[in-house]
Amino acid sequence: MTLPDPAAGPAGAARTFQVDLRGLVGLLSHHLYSSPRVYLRELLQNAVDALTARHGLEPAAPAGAFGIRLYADGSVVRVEDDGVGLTEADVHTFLATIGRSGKRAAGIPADEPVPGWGRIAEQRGDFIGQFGIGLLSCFLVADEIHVLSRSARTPDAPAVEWRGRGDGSYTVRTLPASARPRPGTTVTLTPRADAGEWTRPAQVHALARHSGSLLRHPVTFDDGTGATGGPGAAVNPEPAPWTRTYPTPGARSRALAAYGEEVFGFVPLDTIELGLPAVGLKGIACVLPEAVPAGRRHGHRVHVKGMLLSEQAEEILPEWAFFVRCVVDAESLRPTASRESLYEDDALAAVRDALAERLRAWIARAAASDPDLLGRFLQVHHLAVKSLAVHDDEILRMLLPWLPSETTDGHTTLDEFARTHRTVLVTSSVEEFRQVAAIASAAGLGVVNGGHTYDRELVHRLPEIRPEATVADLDPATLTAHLDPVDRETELAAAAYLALARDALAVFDCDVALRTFQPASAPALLVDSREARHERTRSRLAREQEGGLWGDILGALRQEAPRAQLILNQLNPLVRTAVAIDEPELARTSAEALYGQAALLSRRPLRPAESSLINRSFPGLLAHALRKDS
Ligand SMILES: Nc1ncnc2c1ncn2[C@@H]1O[C@H](COP(=O)(O)OP(=O)(O)OP(=O)(O)O)[C@@H](O)[C@H]1O
Repeated sequence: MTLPDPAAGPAGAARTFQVDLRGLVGLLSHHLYSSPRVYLRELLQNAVDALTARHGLEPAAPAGAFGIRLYADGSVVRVEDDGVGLTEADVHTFLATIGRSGKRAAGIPADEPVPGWGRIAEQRGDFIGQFGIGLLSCFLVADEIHVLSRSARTPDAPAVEWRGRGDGSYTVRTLPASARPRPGTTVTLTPRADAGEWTRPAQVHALARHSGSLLRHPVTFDDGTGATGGPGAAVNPEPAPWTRTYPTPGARSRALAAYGEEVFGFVPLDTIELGLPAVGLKGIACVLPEAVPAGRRHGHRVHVKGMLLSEQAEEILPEWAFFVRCVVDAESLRPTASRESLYEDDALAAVRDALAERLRAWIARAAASDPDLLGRFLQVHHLAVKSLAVHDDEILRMLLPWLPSETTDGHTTLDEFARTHRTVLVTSSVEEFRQVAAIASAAGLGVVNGGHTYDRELVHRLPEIRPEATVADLDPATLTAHLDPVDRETELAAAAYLALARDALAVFDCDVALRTFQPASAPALLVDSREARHERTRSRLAREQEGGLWGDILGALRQEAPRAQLILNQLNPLVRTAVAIDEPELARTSAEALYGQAALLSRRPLRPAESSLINRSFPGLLAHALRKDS
């Protein structure tokens, strides 16, 4: 933390920026880090990097030879490592210069050795830190950072003590080697009173477990009383579950599922093992046991070199993978400065693609050899899978035989449906499907309800997979155009009734026609669409507001609104009786009741005028029937 000398130089001379360290720490705490708790993660991460560098220096040292020891007794927090350590020169260069990192030293060419940290070109990918600001996070909980270090690179160098303060001042002094007999670094914080929440022993232990449970170096915690398992209790007693060996594949998958449950709090529907040797990534994807809204992205847990980097990393999987949550540990993914998400670069894009590939392979394997698992999966996640299949040929090809849809043959798979219906018709809304389903199926036509999310798009992709299938959109107007007209005589006989009915239904902009169609049990079909209804409402408002501002605007928007159509079925006995009624009032009421029933059948929300029509017409018919009987 070098504070430049503010002494005035000669006029026009170049000066150096001054840094207000308090302002900088405030900036970090409010805008970079999500909470003061990150200080422990930063200290742990520095210790991990120092151990990595030490192993680089002494490659023959056994894996667990160097470790990290945490101590917190309520009055101090200490993090001690057997890492590469620092010389006095390192302290000035790296500890005391904000933005300077021993792992990415400014001004040092990439292939030059950085003191104590090896050749950057060879090792940069080995370290988690790179920005040279992480240590500042300690000022979120303490006013002073005390560092005692001894370099492993220069064993005969003295121990060095550095004290950095939040006001930007620091001191450095060398101490005899006996002050720190072994190489490594000890960072000690004396927490401020207002930081007790983050520095009490139980919290330090919990924070260390949270971010360090998968670290590959031995990490211990001591609270000075033995309450947390005595001095030297391991923070990471078990290696990551995917690195362990198990007696049987069953035992392995049970252990992975148990870990998934421990981490995410749900029993996974299945656990998918992930492994990408190119970036040293291993982990699991847990399939959610319950459906989630399409498009909702989940945070995944990403560790880098064992260190928990983020619990909310969305970027690691593509958007369509919202049916899983992952926990992975990678060697060389780059964290952002806040350390809470991943740096979006080519490597991350490649990881995302490769992980997506693993998920696809899992689906393919389930489709090929575990129909029971696939059935359970689709029952919960068919929507997610459909969203995936719309853009992904391979998934579409693989899962087409399994994807359920609502059709005129009931709930069936598209594949099955395409086998029985050479031409597959699809509606664009649920409402339209309800209007046409009965008539279309009575006429032997196969219709898929395309109103559910993704279904219409999927049906249209069907011929790519089943070239023998043809797909066409079906709207009610097309269907009614193909209904059989009645003969002239019948039409004439019904003319008076139809005129009355048109008059009664004029308020709904509804025309009335007589046709013959199957099933004979259906008295009437109400052909209408939401767009047409909106258009009619707009026209009506424009008429009402004529001359005013809104009237002009609505008038300008006006289009030719298709009218609704009530098509009465001449084959239906009730309709046959109705058209012969010679009592005008009763004929009117019967037409209203037929309209009301057809509107109810379409299951769309009724407009207030329609509800009052139903409330009027049905009791009217009832009263008439009772009068007749008495
Ligand atoms: N425990 C440690 N052992 C050895 N050197 C350390 C240790 N802690 C910090 N340093 C040195 O101090 C430098 C600054 O540390 P700091 O945590 O501020 O940044 P960084 O880890 O380099 O990058 P980042 O901001 O991404 O964390 C490090 O690059 C390293 O050279």
